[in-house]
Amino acid sequence: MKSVEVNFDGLVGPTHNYAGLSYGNVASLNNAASYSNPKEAVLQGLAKMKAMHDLGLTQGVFAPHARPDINVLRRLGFTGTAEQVISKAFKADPVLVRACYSASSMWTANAGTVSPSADTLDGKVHFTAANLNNKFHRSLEPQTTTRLLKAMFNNDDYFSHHTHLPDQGFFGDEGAANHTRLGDEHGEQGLELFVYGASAFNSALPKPSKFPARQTLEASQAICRLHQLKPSSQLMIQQNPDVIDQGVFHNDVIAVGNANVLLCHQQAFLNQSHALQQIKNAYMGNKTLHIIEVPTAKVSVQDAVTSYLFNSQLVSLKNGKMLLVAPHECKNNQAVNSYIEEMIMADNPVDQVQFFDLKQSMQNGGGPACLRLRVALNQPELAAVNPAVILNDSKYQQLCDWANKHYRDKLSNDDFADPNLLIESYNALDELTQHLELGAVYPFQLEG
Ligand SMILES: N=C(N)NCCC[C@H](NC(=O)CCC(=O)O)C(=O)O
Repeated sequence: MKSVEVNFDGLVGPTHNYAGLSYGNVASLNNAASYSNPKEAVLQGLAKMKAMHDLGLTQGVFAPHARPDINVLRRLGFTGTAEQVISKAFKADPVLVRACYSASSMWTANAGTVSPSADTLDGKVHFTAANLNNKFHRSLEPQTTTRLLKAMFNNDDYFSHHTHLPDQGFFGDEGAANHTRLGDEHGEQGLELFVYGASAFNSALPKPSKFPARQTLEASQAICRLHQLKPSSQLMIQQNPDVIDQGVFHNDVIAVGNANVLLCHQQAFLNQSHALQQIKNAYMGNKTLHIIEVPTAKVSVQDAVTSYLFNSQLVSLKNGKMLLVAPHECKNNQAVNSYIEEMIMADNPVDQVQFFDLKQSMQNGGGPACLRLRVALNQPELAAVNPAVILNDSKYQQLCDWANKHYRDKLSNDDFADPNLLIESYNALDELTQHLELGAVYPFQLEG
């Protein structure tokens, strides 16, 4: 049966800002003092979505979360009306307020893990929202993510939704950023590669010493159980702890897979040659598996982290070719740009590159692949997806108009004390749920 991979890109929310919240994510820390441009950010993301649609790919839209999260501020002891809560909290702790305003749900590679029906024993597509418990601002995401996923994939015959894993570091789960799938075709049974940063229970396994490992082995194992993954469809690989300490906070900052291609840095995995052999042995396709291992001598780990080469998307085009969807930063880095040119000429399926300006997201450590959640679907499953979240030319125009109407083009620290920002943000999102036909998904809609 013909299957497609749909990329559901996170629409950047109206309160996108740089608050320096993600210890271990170099860009987030480096840009903490910068002001942001939410309008530019959302339009940059939409331009990438439109380009994918224009290439003939099926492109989805994943709505942002309601920010600020007033409920968590109340839970932390701030009282009164929403305006009073913001005002008191801002006086007490501006960084806390900015965390509650974070638009981090834009990085939908962290929204959850998805297992296509070809890999699961019950033949359903399984979804588990990531608990993202390693960072406070991201730990606010899983409930709304689950509601959004249910509003997008609302059919029990095809889709199975699970509660996020326990909110605790032992089960730290960052979703598809540490998960990739290899196979000849999207519709055939594939090999799901789970890349964990550390084990919570097995102290014999190495850990990074400086920055946190956000994904645990135990979390990935739990996802396999929940998703009823066929044993031959699952493989656990440990990320190289040394590169986590150099700013590779998710595996998708050092490796990306698509169909029969795995593009990874030479230092991506622990005991790399053994890890790659395990992958080759477990690969179940008939085509040749191309492992493109980028040597440190050509692209250093630092270049990988600053350019986000491995956070490019690899997409299979209708004409059978494979495209690298890379951020502009790759073009501007001489070593990386030369490597891309060499890779495209070499004997492997990747034969094109397109660069995108995603600077607003990149400055928080989010490249092209961070912005999308991949869902492989067969035709009946695709037909069961909420059609209002699939991009077409008029939806693109509608969303650009919506963003131009509601978004500010500059946010700096003091703006977060302004109660109008809350009102503007909620109004924009309320309208968006109508454009995307999501029903009531946000706490401010559910609580009245
Ligand atoms: N690699 C993937 N898949 N996703 C990138 C996520 C970036 C995000 N940045 C932030 O949350 C920064 C927010 C701030 O500092 O304001 C994070 O660290 O979780």
